[in-house]
Amino acid sequence: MQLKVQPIDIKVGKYKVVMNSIDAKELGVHEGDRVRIKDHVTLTAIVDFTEDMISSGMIGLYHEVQEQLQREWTETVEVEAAERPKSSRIIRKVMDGLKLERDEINELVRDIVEENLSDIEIAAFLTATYIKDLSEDETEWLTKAMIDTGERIEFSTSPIMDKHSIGGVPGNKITLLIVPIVAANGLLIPKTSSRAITGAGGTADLMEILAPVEFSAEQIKEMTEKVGGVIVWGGATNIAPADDKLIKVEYPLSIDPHCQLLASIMAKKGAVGAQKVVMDIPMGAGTKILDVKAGRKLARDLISLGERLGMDVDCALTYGASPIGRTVGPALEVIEALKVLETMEGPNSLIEKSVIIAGMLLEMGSAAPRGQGRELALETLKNGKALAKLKEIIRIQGGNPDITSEDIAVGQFKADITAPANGYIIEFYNKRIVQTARFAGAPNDKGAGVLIHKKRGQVVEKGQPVLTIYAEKKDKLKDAVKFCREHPPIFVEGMLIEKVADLKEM
Ligand SMILES: O=P(O)(O)OC[C@H]1O[C@H](OP(=O)(O)O)[C@H](O)[C@@H]1O
Ligand SMILES: O=c1cc[nH]c(=O)[nH]1
Repeated sequence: MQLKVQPIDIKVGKYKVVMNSIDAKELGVHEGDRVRIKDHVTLTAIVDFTEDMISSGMIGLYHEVQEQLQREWTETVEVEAAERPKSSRIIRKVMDGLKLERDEINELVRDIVEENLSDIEIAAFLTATYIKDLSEDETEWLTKAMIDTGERIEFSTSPIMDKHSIGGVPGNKITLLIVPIVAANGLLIPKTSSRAITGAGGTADLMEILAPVEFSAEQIKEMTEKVGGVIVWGGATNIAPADDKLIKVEYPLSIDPHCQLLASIMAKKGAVGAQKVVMDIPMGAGTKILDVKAGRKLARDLISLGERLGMDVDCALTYGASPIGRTVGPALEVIEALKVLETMEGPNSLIEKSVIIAGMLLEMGSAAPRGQGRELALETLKNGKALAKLKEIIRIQGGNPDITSEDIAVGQFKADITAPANGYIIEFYNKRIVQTARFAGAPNDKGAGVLIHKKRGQVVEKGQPVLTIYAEKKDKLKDAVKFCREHPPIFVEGMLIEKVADLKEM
């Protein structure tokens, strides 16, 4: 079928076209199917339908398709129905609980990177692995395929240090402290982070407030060699490019399947040439890891995958049943982290966790004798060397090194959530805190989030503020307050959980 081209200058992150439903019907394609566009270049794209945006006889080409055609199409292009990529059958195999061969995993990852799969197909793959995990071999192949489909950094010196958190605990801003502590002690740490996956602010979302986070692999190498460390967004580089494409689909589902978590983290470490790595595994109610047994199993899996990739991995099982520090959401978290660096004032949960993990890295990298890493990390915070190093990192990434915690703006709309009764806080629901911050606009609205005044175990009086919600938009603040009222994030002893009078209502 010959169709007249209508360019649509919108980036959708995939090869996509829009067809009028009359033409699509005639061609025999359904929404989400593929068509082959033939001009001086041939490419396959996923089809969306419209009744009115594109008239019959025309085809809308989104930005990526136009780029692929080098913006040099003739007035019309030849359009024909195309078969599904082989990897959609591979996904079906995963859904049926069957084992994959290495070649199949390579093909699947290649198709993810080349944008040949729709979000529905990627979601099906992720959901299938969430329900039934991939085997150890499959996870290793997935990780290696993710590394091999992107760029790699090779440093000429060693050791190359790295850390990563599996996430799942709100307010986990520790990377902003750990990277400068480690780099200030002469070690190299090229830290790539993802954006939020299940949370309200990933490390990349936080760092972006202080400096740009989008760099090429070459730039990451150069900056790390100059100042010892960086904190950048892995999704912007061509490092393990499949990772961010998978994370984008995980985010709305709020899932982080075990094998995918392993591959996502270890591919990022492998691709930057990390040799000695500490993994933070937050554990407890409301996190990704509910108990010590599951935490130890994940630690074993990370260590064993590390061995398969030639990496020395140590794991820290950390307390995650309550947020780290007292802030959740990008700007609030950056303020809290900077205050610790500037004055050493701040919550113990943040300082202690950061110096323990930084200390483990200092010992692994032989910058501190065994057993003395924590002390050296604490000293590096106290004597201002960590702050000075963070400023160097901010400067080299193109931010303003003179920025202070006072300069960072939070959302102008705010509301307090107060204690519903007198007593001790006996429950603090991580997931509801994250949801509240997300309703308020985090992580995209950097100033949105939650400031926590009272944590588990503390005494409150009825009417006393327990949380303050911040938002950049009034409507979002309303949504967050409504969510918080309907799903209280704290529980005070003696409170009624639910009244049940009629079995039919249950
Ligand atoms: O959104 P959830 O699932 O909580 O976790 C995702 C966060 O955890 C990791 O932290 P880091 O890069 O080690 O600091 C990721 O990179 C990301 O920032
Ligand atoms: O980077 C990360 C962190 C947690 N989980 C992932 O899948 N990737």
